[in-house]
Amino acid sequence: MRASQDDFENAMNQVKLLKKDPGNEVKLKLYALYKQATEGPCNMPKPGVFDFINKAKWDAWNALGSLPKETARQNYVDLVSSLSSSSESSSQGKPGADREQQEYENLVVTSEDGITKIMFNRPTRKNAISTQMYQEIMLALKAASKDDSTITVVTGNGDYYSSGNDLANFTDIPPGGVEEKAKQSAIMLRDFVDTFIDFPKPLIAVVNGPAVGISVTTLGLFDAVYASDKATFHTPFSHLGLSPEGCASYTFPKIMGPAKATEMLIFGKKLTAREACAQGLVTEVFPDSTFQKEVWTRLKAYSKLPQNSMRISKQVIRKIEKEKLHAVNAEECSVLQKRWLSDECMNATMNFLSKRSKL
Ligand SMILES: CCCCC/C=C/CC(=O)SCCNC(=O)CCNC(=O)[C@H](O)C(C)(C)COP(=O)(O)OP(=O)(O)OC[C@H]1O[C@@H](n2cnc3c(N)ncnc32)[C@H](O)[C@@H]1OP(=O)(O)O
Repeated sequence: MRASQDDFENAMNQVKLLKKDPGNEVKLKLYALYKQATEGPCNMPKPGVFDFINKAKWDAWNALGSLPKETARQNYVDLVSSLSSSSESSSQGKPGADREQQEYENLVVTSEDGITKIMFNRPTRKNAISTQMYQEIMLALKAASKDDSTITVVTGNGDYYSSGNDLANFTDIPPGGVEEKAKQSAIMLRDFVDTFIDFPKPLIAVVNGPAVGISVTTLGLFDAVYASDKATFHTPFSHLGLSPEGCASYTFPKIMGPAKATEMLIFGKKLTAREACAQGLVTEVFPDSTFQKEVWTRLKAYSKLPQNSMRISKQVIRKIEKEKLHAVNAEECSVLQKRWLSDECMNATMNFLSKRSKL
């Protein structure tokens, strides 16, 4: 539902009642959205370089380009509402403690030091991604894209980063039958991958252990990937009667060259962390014993870099690819919709679920 004029005015009043100063970055964002919602695209002459405050305001407003007034109004209302709820929860929480933002069944999401951390939390299932977990990851990423953190990190709880799609997802057949299930799954998968393609701030994967299937393919859509030397990278699509998703049919050949991508995506070769790093899928590998300490020290330093600059740099780096990635995603999902109905895929899934096979 779109925000009404009343919602907008209520939000303006709520800003005055915030218990915690939201900081200059957020204040500038609020200012820009307010101006865009009330006056449209930036119409002020550009202030001189030494007029720091007005220049910062002008930059923030001008960065919104031709964003429609209604969208700016909605974004303003959403931003104020996220600030109001976070200022309430932080005033109740312990100072300095990790602030949990929202209850999820399969994730732990916290924000601290300018970093929102989204942790897969189904360790007894090796963080396999259930249908509900796909939805939760999309919600968490959308919330992180609007919160005041500078970077977003995805990681796993336990020994696995994630064992990929929960193969039991395909056992929950709706009244429309398996064709309907395949159709619904393709729609959900497309939305899921689109959320990664469109994610606006630096998105970092902290790969704490083995990664399988969709948890590997989506890494090609992250901005940096740090891995423990215990991590492995496995896309056994042919073994499962499947085909690539997560835009890997495009990103992997681009990252590692078509010959190496073939070994992973068609022959299901499992890579060690060092091999994945040599092939450009992983940014850097750390010994498992010091992994968490080294990675988080580094991420905390990165999170202090100027927020707008990082966002804009990401936009510049990714802009040219976005349309292509959305098209690749649509094509991969449409191919998979048919693959899920194939004997090859159904047999492989049944073999796993009846405990006759493992990777
Ligand atoms: C729905 C729309 C979107 C679709 C998008 C498509 C994506 C494609 C993919 O992601 S393909 C990859 C799919 N993943 C797999 O094939 C992995 C299957 N799992 C395994 O082979 C093994 O479990 C293992 C190698 C990951 C780990 O083996 P290990 O022996 O160390 O541990 P267990 O097998 O005992 O695992 C503990 C319990 O967790 C269950 N489990 C693990 N992974 C999955 C999974 N992906 N799906 C469902 N269940 C999983 C496992 O069965 C154990 O359960 P149990 O304790 O009840 O036996």
